[in-house]
This record gives sequence, structure tokens and C-alpha cells, in this order.
Amino acid sequence: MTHTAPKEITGLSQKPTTDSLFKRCRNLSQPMQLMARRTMSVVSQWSSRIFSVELDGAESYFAIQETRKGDVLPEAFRRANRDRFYSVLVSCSDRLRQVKFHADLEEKLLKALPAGCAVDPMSSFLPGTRGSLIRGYFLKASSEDPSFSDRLLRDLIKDDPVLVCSYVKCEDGGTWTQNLWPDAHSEMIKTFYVVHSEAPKVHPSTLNIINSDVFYSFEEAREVLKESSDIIPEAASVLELLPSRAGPRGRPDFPVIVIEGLDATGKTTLTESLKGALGAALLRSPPQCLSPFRERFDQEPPLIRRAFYALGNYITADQVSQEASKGPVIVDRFWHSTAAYAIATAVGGPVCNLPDEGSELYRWPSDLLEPTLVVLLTLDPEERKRRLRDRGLIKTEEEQKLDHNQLFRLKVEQAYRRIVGPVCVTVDASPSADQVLREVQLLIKTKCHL
Ligand SMILES: Nc1ncnc2c1ncn2[C@@H]1O[C@H](COP(=O)(O)OP(=O)(O)OP(=O)(O)O)[C@@H](O)[C@H]1O
Ligand SMILES: Nc1ccn([C@H]2C[C@H](O)[C@@H](COP(=O)(O)O)O2)c(=O)n1
Repeated sequence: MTHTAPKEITGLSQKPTTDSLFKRCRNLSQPMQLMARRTMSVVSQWSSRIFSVELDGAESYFAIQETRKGDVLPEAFRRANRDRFYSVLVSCSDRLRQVKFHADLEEKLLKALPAGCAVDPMSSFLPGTRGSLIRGYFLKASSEDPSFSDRLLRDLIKDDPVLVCSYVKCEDGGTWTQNLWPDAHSEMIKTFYVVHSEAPKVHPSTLNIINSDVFYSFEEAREVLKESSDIIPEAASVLELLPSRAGPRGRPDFPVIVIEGLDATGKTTLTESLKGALGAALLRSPPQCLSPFRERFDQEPPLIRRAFYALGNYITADQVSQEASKGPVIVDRFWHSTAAYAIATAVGGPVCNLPDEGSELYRWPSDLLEPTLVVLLTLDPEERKRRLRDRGLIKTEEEQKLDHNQLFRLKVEQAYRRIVGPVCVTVDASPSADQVLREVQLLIKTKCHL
């Protein structure tokens, strides 16, 4: 089968040596050098990458090849009746700049692109390689003015940490080429043929979870806040509230019981009752002292938001240690919530995309106090919705959103159950508040001898 290379790439494939690229890097400012080095390291393994485009919530994968072998068109290229696509992937050695830029990119693209363009989330990764996932968007250009998108992306690539590719249909229509554009630091342009790729065995988002979504040590989470303090003044205030290091993990004198569950499963009701019934101290994570900063961190990308919640657990752990030398302690949410919500958010799609049971992603942080018992309250979704409505915090239009989020809630609940470390017991929270209290008291008696 014959294929004519698309015009824009003909004659541009002079590839400079790695050495000449490094030399060029040395003439750049330090942040630019870092950016260039990161780009080079990503580009050096470009042809081994798999690309994933999210279309209507489902992922379509494609690989790239230097020579044309077979023409199974990836889903992303089959659907729309367009003749041009682009990908914009964010890659930068400064992780804060990377996540902040990515967080703003979709809006930036949608604002700038002409009407009729579509922007879908996409990512690229090296199968099985931890930390290799980079995220961005797949653009379907408007056929009315294709040169507009070209110009926009050429401007973007000049100063911003992005790798841009255009996708052009081969003249015989059988397949498409991916053309990796040169950026500000290189003259490389590479052309590949796109081919369908099967879904990887493990969902690609799991490759970047460690220290991006879930933090397994105090130091790793604190480092993110330290890096953020230049751009987020509140981060400096949170750093001041932190203990100097993770507290000792020795067994507390009195039992520490954590109550976990989705919102409106009855945690507040139960923890208040347990406090009275057991004469226990009641603590929560995030702790009260972080309340003034929570709203601010909830607006940040996952890297920063999750580091904030992770650190909240260490502050609570310190308070727990002190209280547990005097009597039993009840804790409203702790590390299970931090990890389960983070994993469920990071992993798109259905429950089967979650890391398998036994995955290292569900391990308890080695430097965090282990509770004696974790009680996970579960509730039928309809009853939970009824309780939310009765509580007055739900409006009719929000119910639709809740239904839509049902998949997310299923993932949170599964992730909760898969976390290993302290003993975690599931309790059905649908009986009356008194009955739930009695059941949990019995559990505490059996497991904590209290
Ligand atoms: N066992 C129960 N039976 C019926 N209603 C209950 C029960 N437990 C709690 N509720 C009611 O359900 C609503 C949610 O309960 P609660 O605030 O304790 O949940 P929560 O898990 O702490 O929620 P959130 O995480 O959103 O703070 C409240 O109106 C509460 O009175
Ligand atoms: N220890 C914690 C407590 C809470 N979170 C996050 C997870 C959810 O996004 C949200 C739920 O809290 P609520 O609205 O019920 O107060 O907060 C966490 O990550 N870690």
C-alpha cells in the first residue's frame, strides 16, 4: 500500500544528536534546562509509548510505529468525520508547574479554539513504568479553519511545557500519522503511524499514584507543601502547624477506633454517641486547626490537595497519641479516606480499573500511627440519598449528580475495603442509629477488649 507523507512534515526530519541537544540546554536558564531535559527524556522513548484518549468516559488506546504494518484504526480516529486531530501533553520536570498547567489547560484550549472543536482528556505512558504517565488533551479540529488550531498550538509550544502532535490522515485513507512537533528546545520532528493498541493489564493512571495522589510517608507529603509555598501562601501556614516529623508508631495505651465511610453514612452521629458511651476523646482528620485552609486546598490539583489531607492525618495522629495515653480515642475519618478517595479519583472508568487487591497502593504508610480498629460504615445508595435529602444538604438537581457519581462511590468503597494495615470491619449502617451504635460497641468489646 502506498502512502504519501503529509506535506507539513516532508523534509523536516533532521534529527540533532542527543549531545547537541544537551549543549543547547546548557545555554538555557536553569528552569528551561530542566524543562528541556525532561522533554528529551520523554521524547527519547517516544515510540515505546501508548496513548489513551477518553471518549464518553471510555478509553481508547493507540500505539505508534515507525513503519506501516497493518491498518487497524484506533477508536479515537474512527469516530469523528474530521481530517485533523492534535494531542497536547503536559511534560515538565517541575511537578507543581506540570499539575498547575494541566489543571488550566482544558479551559485555556476551549476558550481559544474555534467553535466546533472538541477537547477530550488523554494520556500517554510507558507500559509498566512507574511515573511515566503524562496527561493532556486530544483535540478534534474544526474543519472550518484548521490553520487556526495550528497557529494556536505553535504559540503554546513556544513557552509552555507541552508536547504537541498533529495527526494527519494518509492519502489512501487507510491510516493516520502522528507528527511530533519540534518545541522551543529542539528541532526534532518525528513521524509515526498510529495503530490500535489493546487496553493495558493495569490501568495507566495507577502508574503515577505513588507520591502524586497517595503519599506513603510524612516527608513525601511535606515536600509537596514546601514546594507549593511560593505559589500558595496557605501552604506556609500549614507547614507551621506540622509536627517536626512523623510521631512514634508504638502501640497506644488505650484503643484507637477510626470510623470511616462515604458522606451521610452516619459517621458524625456514631462518633458522637461513641464518645459519650465510652467516655472517649473524639478527634477528626483533617483536624480542626486545618479548617481555615481546607477550602483553598480543595481547589488545587490532586498532587497538592492530597498532600494537604495526608499531612492532616499526621497532625491528627499526634493528637491521637497524646489522648490515647489517657483513654480510648474515636477518630472521624483517617488515612482510609485519604487513600480511598485519592485512588478512586485518580483511576477513571469502572471499578475493575482499580488496582487489584494486594496492590502496594493499598498499603498503610509505615510512619503513620495504626489504629486498633477501623469501622467502615456502608449504606444502600438510596438510603444514603434519603439521609442527605433529610439533612437538607441536597437539592433535586444534585441528586442527578449523585447518581452520576455512583461509579465513583463504588470505587471509593472498594478501595476502602482493599486497604491493608489496621483491622477494618464493615458495618451495615442502615439500621437505626441506636442499633448501629450497639453493634459497633459490641465490635469494640470483641476487638479492643474495651
Ligand atoms: N442510623 C441512622 N438511621 C437513620 N438516619 C441516620 C442514621 N445515622 C445518621 N442518620 C442521619 O443521616 C444524616 C447523615 O448522618 P451523619 O451526618 O452522621 O453522616 P456523616 O457520615 O457524618 O456525613 P458527612 O461525612 O457528610 O459529614 C443525618 O441527618 C443523620 O441524622
Ligand atoms: N482524612 C481525610 C478526610 C477527608 N478527606 C477528603 C476525602 C473527600 O474528598 C472529603 C470528604 O470529607 P467530608 O466532606 O466528609 O468532610 O475529604 C481525605 O482525603 N482525608
